[in-house]
Amino acid sequence: MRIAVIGTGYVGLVTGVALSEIGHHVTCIDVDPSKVETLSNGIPTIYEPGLEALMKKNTAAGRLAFTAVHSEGLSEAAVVYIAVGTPKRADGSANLDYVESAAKDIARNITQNVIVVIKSTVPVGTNFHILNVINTNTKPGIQVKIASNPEFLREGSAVKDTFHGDRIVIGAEDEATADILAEINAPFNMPILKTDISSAEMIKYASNAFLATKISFINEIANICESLGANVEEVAKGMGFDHRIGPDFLKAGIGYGGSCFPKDTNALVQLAGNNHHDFNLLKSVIEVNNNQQILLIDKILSRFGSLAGKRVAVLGLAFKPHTDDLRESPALVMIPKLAELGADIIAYDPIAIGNAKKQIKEAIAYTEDLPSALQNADFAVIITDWPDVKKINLSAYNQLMNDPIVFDGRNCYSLDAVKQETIEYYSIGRPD
Ligand SMILES: NC(=O)C1=CN([C@@H]2O[C@H](COP(=O)(O)OP(=O)(O)OC[C@H]3O[C@@H](n4cnc5c(N)ncnc54)[C@H](O)[C@@H]3O)[C@@H](O)[C@H]2O)C=CC1
Ligand SMILES: O=C(O)[C@H]1O[C@H](OP(=O)(O)OP(=O)(O)OC[C@H]2O[C@@H](n3ccc(=O)[nH]c3=O)[C@H](O)[C@@H]2O)[C@H](O)[C@@H](O)[C@@H]1O
Repeated sequence: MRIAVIGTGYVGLVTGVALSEIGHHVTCIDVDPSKVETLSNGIPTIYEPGLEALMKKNTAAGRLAFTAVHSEGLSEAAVVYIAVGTPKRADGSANLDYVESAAKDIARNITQNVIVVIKSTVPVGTNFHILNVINTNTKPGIQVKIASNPEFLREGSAVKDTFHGDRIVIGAEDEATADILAEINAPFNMPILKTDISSAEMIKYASNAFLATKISFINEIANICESLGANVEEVAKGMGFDHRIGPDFLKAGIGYGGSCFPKDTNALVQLAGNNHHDFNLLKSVIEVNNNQQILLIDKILSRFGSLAGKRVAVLGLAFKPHTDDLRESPALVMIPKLAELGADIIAYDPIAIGNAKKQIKEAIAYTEDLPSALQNADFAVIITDWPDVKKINLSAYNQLMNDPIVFDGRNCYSLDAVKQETIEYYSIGRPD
């Protein structure tokens, strides 16, 4: 099948590469010519384990190409995926400007019948709206079908998730369209759920909202555990044995970040509100998360009183390990607060520093070397559970820092391991 993918971000690029790997001929289109040039040279514009090798392999095999010219990328496509961003507007709702502009790009440039597949996360009703945008802007006689195919990959394991996900959801208006999409996706060998378009759109928001709820729930339990002297990890383990609850997404910490949970929970609250439903449960999930992201500041302040002149090692900037993405990372909340309180900050991250420098306004120092970050620090704050932070020999805190005081926002170490060292250690939902 000849496929075009509009947008080469985390979702579009991984989708394009994966579709080419299972044998389709894919052209990825992006409005950013510099991205297209980098991709055409075989260099991924995002960090995702396993992506570069697949990109190179399929480009060399002639199944994968990149262009900034919509007419070129769309010229022979039977199916066009839209995978552009749907960021949060000031009122919390999803900004559909990019999706609409991609729809107009399709409408103006196609000369053949196509199926347009919306992979971007969009509110219920958007697929029909976008079909209307395309139909009103395209040439007469061209038949366009629309389908919703929400994406469930996680950053940092996007390639693995695409080939080994739990399900593929296809929302279509007619069986023929659903069948074509099922056939395209058949080599992924995953359960395929065919449904109506509105339900497919809602499955995406409901899934992200539910996962965010699990995280805020366990974070609330963690905070109660702290007051009562219980250990949230033991509690989560005990809960997870119950298969109705399951062990996943019960890791307490500094709160969820990323480009999707914060934006999609807000968009669902907004969508519900627009339809006269006050989604109180989800509003609380968001509030718990906002508080959780700054929880460590209270702990730090009650330990030190003042941070003026204190040197702090911030360990991790990305919103989770194995990604260079800082969108809604707790680091973006913590660093301005620490700076405002007068701390002298050195931040460590193995791959996200390039993106961090674009988003962090405060004058702080950066390093990709973990020991250099710890050198002469008065305290350390763990924001991202990078493998090298988790695997560090705990004696390094003692050897390198002025004072081995660690505020761990990701519960990286077992309390038994910490007890073997002379470290002052504060974590989330566990006895200090
Ligand atoms: N990032 C993630 O892990 C996941 C994201 N999603 C959803 O997928 C969508 C895309 O997210 P990301 O890939 O993170 O976005 P992104 O912001 O990383 O990438 C979007 C890309 O689209 C390009 N673009 C915008 N308008 C265009 C147009 N008219 N023509 C061609 N290119 C255009 C931009 O230049 C950019 O490269 C969002 O709706 C998001 O909620 C869903 C699941 C996972
Ligand atoms: O729609 C999306 O964009 C994606 O959002 C999440 O994926 P992602 O944000 O990449 O990463 P997750 O692994 O879900 O982590 C999100 C945040 O939750 C935090 N988290 C996760 C799990 C947990 O138990 N505790 C916890 O605090 C992580 O540290 C991270 O900050 C979902 O897991 C994907 O299924 C979805 O496709």
